[in-house]
Amino acid sequence: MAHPSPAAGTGPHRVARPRHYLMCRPGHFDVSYSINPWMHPEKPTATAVAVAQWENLRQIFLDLGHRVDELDPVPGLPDMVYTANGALLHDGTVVVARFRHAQRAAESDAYLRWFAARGYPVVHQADRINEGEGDFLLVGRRILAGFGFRTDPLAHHETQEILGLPVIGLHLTDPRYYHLDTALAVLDDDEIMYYPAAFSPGSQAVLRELYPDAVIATSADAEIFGLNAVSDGRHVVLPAAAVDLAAQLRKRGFVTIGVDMSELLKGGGGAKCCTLELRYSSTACASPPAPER
Ligand SMILES: NC(=[NH2+])NCCC[C@H](N)C(=O)O
Repeated sequence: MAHPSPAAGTGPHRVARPRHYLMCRPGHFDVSYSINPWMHPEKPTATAVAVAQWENLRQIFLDLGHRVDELDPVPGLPDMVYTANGALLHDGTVVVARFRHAQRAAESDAYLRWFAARGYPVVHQADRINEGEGDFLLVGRRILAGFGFRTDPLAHHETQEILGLPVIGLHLTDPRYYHLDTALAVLDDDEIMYYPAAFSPGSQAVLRELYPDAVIATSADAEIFGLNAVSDGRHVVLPAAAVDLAAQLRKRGFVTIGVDMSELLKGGGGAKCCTLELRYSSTACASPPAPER
């Protein structure tokens, strides 16, 4: 599938940092149960379309010079494509998710095995319900953490203890935005974009306090998962239809790359949900994780 050419903006020059992502081909993609308001098992899904959209996303990351490793899909675990939910990493320390719903519970061990087999030095399996980068987003040296639908607020404390970074809890209140990464995206080490109405009044005030210059999404862009975006510090991959967000980003110097993730949206996920960032430093990992192929 062809992907649209990147659209550059005006604004300051942004610098990309090479990234390393973990993705899982949606070879067994289906919507056979419903655990979020986007999932309608009675509606048809097309696995081949999901695979084509996913391959386009993967190719964009490769063309940008990023590394993509793959986790093998497991039959019977159709939500495995959403690798963002599998873990949270910082400096090579891995906190493997513990899923809220029984339908996804078995994914946790698949992630645990993947990380253990590749020599990541410290791998924890969370005690509390913790849906990885679905609800934990690293912004510079601070972690923003969602709660209200999936991740247990006690997992915020657990993660703070393990990673030694401050965790800021944010209360999600609209069931359509059940994971933090559906309502907020990290653009750079100190910049975010988000949809205020997805958060409680207190959490909205916290976000205004911490990020007074954040990009604010319209409800129209939020509803098409415009905030489920992946930034490398310069390029922002987001739904092609999120035109207002893209225009705001270009004004700030970002290069926007529009994608169609409509088939994967039937499971309640977009580009960011399909992308887990593997963060390690040369000092923390004696030998960097072995390349896949
Ligand atoms: N990072 C994300 N928001 N992932 C989307 C997960 C979608 C999946 N069907 C679930 O409800 O768990």
